[in-house]
Amino acid sequence: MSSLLLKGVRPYGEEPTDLLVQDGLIAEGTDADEVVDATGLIALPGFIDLHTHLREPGREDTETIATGSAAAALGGYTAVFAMANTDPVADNAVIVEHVWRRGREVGLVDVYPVGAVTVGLAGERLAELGTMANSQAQVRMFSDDGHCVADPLLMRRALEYSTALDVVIAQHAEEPRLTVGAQAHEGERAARLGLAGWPAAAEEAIIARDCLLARQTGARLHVCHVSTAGAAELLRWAKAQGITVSAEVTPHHLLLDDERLGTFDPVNKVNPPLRTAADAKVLREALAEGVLDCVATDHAPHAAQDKDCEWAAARPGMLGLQTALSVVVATMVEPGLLDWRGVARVMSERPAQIAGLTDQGRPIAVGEPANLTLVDPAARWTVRGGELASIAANTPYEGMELPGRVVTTLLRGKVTAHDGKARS
Ligand SMILES: NC(=O)N[C@@H](CC(=O)O)C(=O)O
Ligand SMILES: [Zn+2]
Ligand SMILES: [Zn+2]
Repeated sequence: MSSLLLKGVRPYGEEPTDLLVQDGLIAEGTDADEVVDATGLIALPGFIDLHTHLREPGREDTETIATGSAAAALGGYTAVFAMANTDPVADNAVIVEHVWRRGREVGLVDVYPVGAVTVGLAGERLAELGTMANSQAQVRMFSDDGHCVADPLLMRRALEYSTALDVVIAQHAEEPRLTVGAQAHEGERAARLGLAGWPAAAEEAIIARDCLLARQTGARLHVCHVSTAGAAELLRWAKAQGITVSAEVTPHHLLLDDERLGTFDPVNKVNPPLRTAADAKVLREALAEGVLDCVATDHAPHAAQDKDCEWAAARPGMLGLQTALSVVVATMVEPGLLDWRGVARVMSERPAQIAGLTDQGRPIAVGEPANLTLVDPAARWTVRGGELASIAANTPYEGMELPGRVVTTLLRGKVTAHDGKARS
C-alpha cells in the first residue's frame, strides 16, 4: 500500500504539522510516495453518522448503498449506520448481511446495518436481535426508526434483551396516539396554516418513559433526532440521574425552524417536524454542553413524486450527508458554540462510543487508523440538490450558501473522496 504525506495540515484546527499515512495507519516520519499540500486544511477524525437511510433494498430509485456511500464519503463520513426501514425491512440476518456485504463491496464508507427492533417494524413482536447481533453483520444498534416502539412492555423487553447482547436500542420518540394525521409542529404557525399539529409532548412523553425503562433495565438507550427544548431538559435530568441514555440532533433541527412552513414547500416536511426558533436555539446550546451527544443526519432521500406534491401527501425527510458539516459550522462553529475539537467530538468520537466502534472516532495520533476528514474552514459553497451524489435531490438548503467544505476523506488510509469526487 502506498504512503501519503499531508503537509501543513492542522489537526483539530491546531498548529500546522505534517501527517504521514502509511499502510492504513497514521505513521511516524516524512518519507512518502505522494505528498499533498494540505496548507490551511483542518484534520478531523472521520465522521460517523448514527442515522442514515440508504433505501436499499426496496427504493433504489431514490438511493442505493453505492450512491449513499458516495454522498457519505463526500460529506466527510467514514462510517454510517443504515436504518432498518427498507423494503423488505432489515429485521433478519439475511437483510443485514446483504447491507453489510454491499457496503464492503462499494468500499467508500463502513456501512453498519441497524437491525429492526420488531418484526416488519410493526411494533408487535420482537425481531431476532440475537441472530442479527451474531450474524456476519454484527449488528450493534437496533431501531424501528420511522416508527416508534410505542408499546411500553415491548420496549422494556427490547431493552432487557439489549443488555445481554451489549447493543443499543435507538428510539424514534413519537407517541403515535398524539400524532394521528400530524403534519407540522403543533404551534401558532401550523394552526394559522391549518396543518394538523405534531405536539412536542408526543416526543417528550416517550423520551421520559424510555429513560425510566432504561433506568429500570440498566440498558443503553439512544434517542434519535431530538427536536424540542423540553426533550433536552428531560435528557439533562436523566443524565444527572446516571441513566445510560445518549441522544442525537440533526443538522436541520439545529438550523431550520417552522418559519419554513410559510412556503408550503414539502421539502421542509420532516419527522419530527421543524420546531420553533426557540427550540433550535436550546438544541444548539444542549449540543455544545454535551446534553445532546452528537449530530446525526437522518439523511432521508425521497423521490421527486413523493416530495413535489401537496403537503399532506408528501413523505417526510431530507437529504443530509453532504451538508452536515457545513450546517454544523454555520450553527455551532461560527457562533462560537463549538471549536474544532468539539466538532470532532459530536461528529466522530461520541458516535463511535455510542455504537461501540473501536477503529473509528480515534485520536489523530501515530499508530491510529487513518480514518480522516480534511476540511477547508474558509471555503463557502452553494448547495444544489441536483449536484449531490444522492439519487434523490430533496435538500432543504437548495441555493443556500454554506460555510466550510470537506476537501478529502480517508478510510483506512485510502482516499474515498477528494475535491468533490468520490473514489472507490
Ligand atoms: N425523518 C424522516 O422524516 N423520515 C425518515 C424516517 C424517520 O427518520 O423517522 C424516512 O425514512 O424517510
Ligand atoms: Zn425517525
Ligand atoms: Zn430516520
